[in-house]
Amino acid sequence: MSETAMELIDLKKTIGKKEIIKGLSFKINKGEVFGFIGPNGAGKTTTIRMMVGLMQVTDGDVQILGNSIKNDFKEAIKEVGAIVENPEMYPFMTGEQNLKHYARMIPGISKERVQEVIALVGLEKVVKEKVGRYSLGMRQRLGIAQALLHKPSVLILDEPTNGLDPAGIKEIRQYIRRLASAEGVAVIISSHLLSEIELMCDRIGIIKNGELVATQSVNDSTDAEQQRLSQIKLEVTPADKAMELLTSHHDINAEISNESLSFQLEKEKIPMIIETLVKHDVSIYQVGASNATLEDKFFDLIGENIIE
Ligand SMILES: Nc1ncnc2c1ncn2[C@@H]1O[C@H](COP(=O)(O)OP(=O)(O)OP(=O)(O)O)[C@@H](O)[C@H]1O
Repeated sequence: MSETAMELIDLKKTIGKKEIIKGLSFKINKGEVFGFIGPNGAGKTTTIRMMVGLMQVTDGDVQILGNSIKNDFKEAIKEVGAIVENPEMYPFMTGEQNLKHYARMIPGISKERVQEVIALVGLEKVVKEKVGRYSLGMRQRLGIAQALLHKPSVLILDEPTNGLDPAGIKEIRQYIRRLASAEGVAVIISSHLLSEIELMCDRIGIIKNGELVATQSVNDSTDAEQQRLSQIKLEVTPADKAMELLTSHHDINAEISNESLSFQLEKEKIPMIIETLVKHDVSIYQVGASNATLEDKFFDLIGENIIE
C-alpha cells in the first residue's frame, strides 16, 4: 500500500507580476524516487525552494506527511532533508568529522545514526579521509548522508548530478535507489537531463513554463504496452495516397513530411501495411523501424529537446 509522503496542492508562485508556478498538483509516495524534469527556466528550482521552505508559497500548499508548509511549518519541515545548493563541508575535516559536527547541531541524533547514514551512501572506506580529497561524487554522497541524519520522510535533491562525470552519476544512482528502499523515504530529484536520472526514478513528472505537462511511471504497464510499439518510417510515392490508405484500411494516423510517413505500430503488422500499399500501386523505397524510447515520448510531450 502506498502512503503519501508529500503532496503539492495547486501550488503557485508569483514574483513581481510574473506567474512562475501556475498551479502544480501531484503526490509523491514513501519509498518512491520521483524525477522532476523540465527544460531550463521551467520552474524546478522555484518549486523546490517552496517545498523546502526557502521561498514563500503564493497560493496553494505543500503538505509533508499531511502537515502544511504554510500552517504547520515546523512539523512539516522536520520531515524534509534537502540538498538545494552545494552542501557546506569543511575540506580540512574528514567526512565523519563533518557529519558529527553537523549532527551536534541537531537535537537527538545518535552516534549510531551517523554510522548508519555513512553506510547508506556507501562511504565507509573513505569516511576517515579529509573531504578536500573527495571526488565530487563522494561529496554529493556525503551531502546526502548529512541530509538524512534526522531521518526525514522526504529527501529533495536539486540537480544532484550537476557537474558529475558518468562514474559519479552512476555512484549517486546506485545509492539513491538503495536508500529509498532501505529508509522508505520519498526521494525527489530535479534535473534537466532525463537520460541521467531516468534509470533511478520510479516515476517522472515533467514541468514546462510552470505547469505540469505529465507524470509517467518509468516501468508501468502502459509503458510496457508502449515499448511493444515501434516508430515506423516509410519512404513512399505518392505519400498522400499512402497516408489515405493507412487511415482508411488500418486506422493509422501517420505524420507526413516530404515523401516520408511516420507512425507508431507493432512491428508484426508491417507486412500487412506493405501489402495494402503495393496492392494500390504505391511505390515503397524504404521501411525503417525503431523503438520509441522514453526520451522520444518526452520530446513529444514538451515539444522540444530537453536533453543537452
Ligand atoms: N527572483 C526571481 N525574479 C524573477 N524571476 C525569477 C526569479 N527566480 C526565478 N525566476 C524566473 O522563473 C522561471 C523559473 O526559474 P527556475 O530557476 O525555477 O527554473 P528551473 O526549472 O529551475 O531552471 P534551471 O534548470 O535553469 O535551474 C525562470 O523564467 C526565471 O527567470
